[in-house]
Amino acid sequence: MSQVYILGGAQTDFARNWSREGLEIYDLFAAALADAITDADIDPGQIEVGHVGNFAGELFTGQGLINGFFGQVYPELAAIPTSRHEAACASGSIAMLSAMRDIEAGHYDVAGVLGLELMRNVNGKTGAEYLGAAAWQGHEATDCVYPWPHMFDRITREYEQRHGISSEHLARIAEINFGNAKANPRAQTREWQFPPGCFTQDDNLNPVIEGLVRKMDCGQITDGAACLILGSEKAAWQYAVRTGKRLADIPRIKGWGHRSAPILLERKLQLSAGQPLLFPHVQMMMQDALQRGGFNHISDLDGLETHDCFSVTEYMAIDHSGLTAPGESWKAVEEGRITRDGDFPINPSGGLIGLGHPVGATGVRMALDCARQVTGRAGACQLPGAENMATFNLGGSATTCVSLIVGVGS
Ligand SMILES: CC(=O)SCCNC(=O)CCNC(=O)[C@H](O)C(C)(C)COP(=O)(O)OP(=O)(O)OC[C@H]1O[C@@H](n2cnc3c(N)ncnc32)[C@H](O)[C@@H]1OP(=O)(O)O
Repeated sequence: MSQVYILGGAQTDFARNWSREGLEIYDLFAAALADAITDADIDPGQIEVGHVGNFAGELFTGQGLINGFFGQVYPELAAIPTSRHEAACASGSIAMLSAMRDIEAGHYDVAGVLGLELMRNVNGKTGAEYLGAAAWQGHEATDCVYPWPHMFDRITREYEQRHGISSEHLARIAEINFGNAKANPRAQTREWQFPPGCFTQDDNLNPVIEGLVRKMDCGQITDGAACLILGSEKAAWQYAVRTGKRLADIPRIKGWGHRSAPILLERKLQLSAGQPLLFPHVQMMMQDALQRGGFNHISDLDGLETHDCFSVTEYMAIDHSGLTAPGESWKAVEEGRITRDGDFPINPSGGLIGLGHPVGATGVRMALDCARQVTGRAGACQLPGAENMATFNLGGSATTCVSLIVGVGS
C-alpha cells in the first residue's frame, strides 16, 4: 500500500466575500485549484483524479455536481474521474479519505482534493437555516433561530451536568483562537476589533446567540476554499527529485481515524449516559489515528488543528483527544497549554472561530495548515520545530468525525 504525501496546497483568503465581489462558487474553486497546482509545482494535467468536499452548494448557491468544475477549469482535466462528498462540516475530510484510498490502492499517483463553501451570499438567518440541514430535520433544533448554536448549547449543558463547565474557560478558548488569527494572513477575523469586555458575559459586548452560546463562542460564516495535491510514494519521489527535497521532508498522512454516530444528538448522549465522555466514538477515532500513525498519546504530537465551530467543541476536543482527563479540559486552558507558546498548541491558525469555517473546506484547510506547520511554512503562525500535527474535523453534532495525522520524518 502506498503512503500518501502532500505535495502542495492552497487556501483562499477567508476574509473575502465572493458574491459581494460579483464572483461565483466556480471562481472560488478555480482560484484554490490554480494556487494549489502552482504550490505543488505540477502541471494541471498531472492530476489523475479529483475529489470535492462540499456540504450545501445547492442550498446556498443552487449549484450541485461541483466536481464537474475540475474539467471546466482545465481542459487537461476534462476526462479525469471526479466525485463530490458530503458529510456536513466534515465533507472536506471525507474527500481527503476518498483521495487517500485511491492512492493507497494504487489506482492513481496524483489526486486533487478541493473543499469549498460559499455562504455569505445570504443573510445570517437564512444561512443558519441552510446549515440546519445537518441536524435530523423535524426531530431536533425545531424551536430555535440558530440550529447549531442551539445544539452546541445543549452539549455545553451536558458538560455542565456531567462535570461542570465555566463560561470563562470557553471565552478564553475563543480569545486564544481570535488572537492566533491575528497572525494569519488568510484569516477572516484578522482585522476585527475586540473591545475590552467582549470576552465576558456582557450581553451588549458579547450577545447571547442561543442559550449559553454567545457571539464570541461562535465559528464564522465564511466564503472559502482549500485545495491539496496528494501524491503516492512514486509521485513524491518525482517531486523530491524535481524540487531538490528529501522524501522525508515531504509531509505525509501518517495516520487517520474515522468514526460516526447516530445523527440525533439526544441519541448520542443517551448512548454515553453515565460515562465520563459525551462522545466515546470521538475518543476511539483519535486513538485509531494515533495508533495508525505509530503514536502512543496525543501529547506525542506537536499540536492540533481542531474543529471549534463553537468554543465548547474545542473544549470537547481537549478531553476527548486524551490531552486531559474527561471533564478536565479547563485545566489545559488554565495552565496555558493550548496557546501558541504552550506545550500543546491548539489551532495556531485561528481555527474556525478566528480563521473561519467555510463548511466543506474546513477538513482540507486543517490538513493544509498541518502540512505548512511540519514543513516550516506557517509564517507568523509557525510552531518552532513542529514535525507531527493532527486534525480533528467533525460534521453535525459529532455525527461524522475524522482525524488525520500529518507529519514529516520517519
Ligand atoms: C459541526 C459544525 O461545524 S456546526 C457550525 C456551523 N456554523 C454555524 O452555525 C455558524 C455560527 N455562526 C453564526 O451563525 C454567525 O456568525 C453569528 C450568528 C454568530 C453572528 O452573525 P452576525 O450577527 O450576522 O454577525 P457576523 O459575525 O456575521 O458579523 C456581521 C458583520 O460585522 C463584522 N464583524 C463582526 N464582528 C466584528 C468585529 N469584532 N470587528 C469587526 N467587524 C466585525 C463581520 O465581518 C460582518 O461584516 P460584513 O457584513 O461585511 O460581512
